[in-house]
Amino acid sequence: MRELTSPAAVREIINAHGFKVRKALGQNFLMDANIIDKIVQAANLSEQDLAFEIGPGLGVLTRRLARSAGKVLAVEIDRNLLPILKETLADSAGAEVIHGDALKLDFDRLASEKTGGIFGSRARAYKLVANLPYYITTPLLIHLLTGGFNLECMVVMMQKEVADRLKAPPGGKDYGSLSVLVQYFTQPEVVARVPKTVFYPAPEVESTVIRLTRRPAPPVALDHEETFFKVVRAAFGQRRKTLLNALAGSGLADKQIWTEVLGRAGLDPARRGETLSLEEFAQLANAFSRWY
Ligand SMILES: C[S@@+](CC[C@H](N)C(=O)[O-])C[C@H]1O[C@@H](n2cnc3c(N)ncnc32)[C@H](O)[C@@H]1O
Repeated sequence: MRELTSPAAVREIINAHGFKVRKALGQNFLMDANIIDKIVQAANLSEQDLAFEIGPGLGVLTRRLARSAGKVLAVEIDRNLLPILKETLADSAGAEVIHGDALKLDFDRLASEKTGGIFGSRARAYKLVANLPYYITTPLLIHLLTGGFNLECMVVMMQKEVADRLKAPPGGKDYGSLSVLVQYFTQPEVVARVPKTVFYPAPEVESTVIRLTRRPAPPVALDHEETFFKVVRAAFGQRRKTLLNALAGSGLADKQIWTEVLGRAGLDPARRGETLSLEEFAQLANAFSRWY
């Protein structure tokens, strides 16, 4: 099989199958062998690893993953890509395509089913490597992080602006509830910046490859994880307001209660939500769950 790392090879396979690229499914196919190598190297794969891929597309990354991991499970939503993948992955033993929606997938269950229970919940952890469909990046990250899946790391390409939010420190415009969620569960690191020109068709935005390594233990002690995320969302709900007014406007509790809770947490009610560190959000959430 010819590698799919040139515009000519990509066009040839698309035309041979009469395939129509669907923008609405975030279909921008990667053509750069160096970027693909960087993505795969960042995942540090071995024969012992199971790797999930979301959106194999034409199979360019899948083929490379199958050479490094023991098994690759590639989840693709577009039925029209299945005949192409059958052809491009014909010589990639260990790669299996699953037709489905990654947003609805129970990754632990599938990992266990496909490996006879070697991987999955309370078994071995697996990895996820993908050039993501950008239109689902945020809901997908929320699904992957809060789903309790036994994922040890993710190496994912996404829109640059979203990657900037994932690793943003407190205080800036990029810091939001997604930053807190990601930094609570993982340690994010930038692997590569990727220009528009290495995709077919070229997307409208620049991209970043980011590695999210799951933390061995939570970075802050929480009484109740769900309350923490509710409080974080409430604090960022109305960014131009003070912390007190944003919390009071969230519907979780009234202003009097939040005044008391902020006092107990030792936080100035006039601050803005986006200035709070992970530790301060933990203090706030713990004070709230103890008082209310
Ligand atoms: C940015 S392309 C990446 C394709 C390929 N991995 C590459 O790097 O060239 C995103 C892929 O995700 C697929 N996709 C979109 N939504 C999906 C979903 N909800 N679940 C699984 N795959 C999806 C698209 O059909 C497309 O193949």
